[in-house]
Amino acid sequence: MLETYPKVAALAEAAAHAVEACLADGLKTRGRASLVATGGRMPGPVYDRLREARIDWARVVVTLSDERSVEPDAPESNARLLRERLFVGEAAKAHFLPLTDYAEPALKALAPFDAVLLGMGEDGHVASLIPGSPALAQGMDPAGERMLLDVPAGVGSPPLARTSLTLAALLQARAIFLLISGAAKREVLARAEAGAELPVRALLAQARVPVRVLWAPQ
Ligand SMILES: O=C1O[C@H](COP(=O)(O)O)[C@@H](O)[C@H](O)[C@H]1O
Repeated sequence: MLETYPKVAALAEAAAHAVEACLADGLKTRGRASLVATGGRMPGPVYDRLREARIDWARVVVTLSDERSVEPDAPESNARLLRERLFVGEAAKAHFLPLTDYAEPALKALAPFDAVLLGMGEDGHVASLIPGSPALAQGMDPAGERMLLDVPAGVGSPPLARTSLTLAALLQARAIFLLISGAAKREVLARAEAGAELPVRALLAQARVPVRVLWAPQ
């Protein structure tokens, strides 16, 4: 299941190409497309490439796997990452659905998502489904009805309050791409594959949605 790339640049190229194909398929088949983007350090180079995709961005809706509770211009803001790296040029025509308290009905209407991009922390978290959080059990219910989860401050890096898509929401997807770099995260992934009860395991152990795991050493 693990796809190994020599460098993050090659991984980003492959991921951008694959997501573009998912969006193009959504546009062709359903007349609209949706992307769950993500934050952290990995996806920036993917967005740099994806924004060059020759698709009708005006019919694409982009939302986030999770957001930190910070001002929109704060360096920790995942929306800021999208503004700076994805919504540039033609891709600025895409519609952005921020993870506000009011996003739940719009997310339900948007699902299933054509593509979901995720990173993974060294604690095995995906989106903001973070080990040690009092909200984790609620967020990890695969049959849960809620798309959005409030995650109180105190866990994660940075340990800010967050809003996350739930596991049930993430699994309402046609394709999931998990982007990982470095030896430490590869080790975490191996532990999850071997049965460790980490949030990322819920993606690896299910068969409902195809998951591609893309890894590069750095
Ligand atoms: O806090 C977060 O972390 C994960 C992983 O980020 P990374 O910097 O360790 O690659 C990210 O996917 C998530 O969106 C973000 O809010």
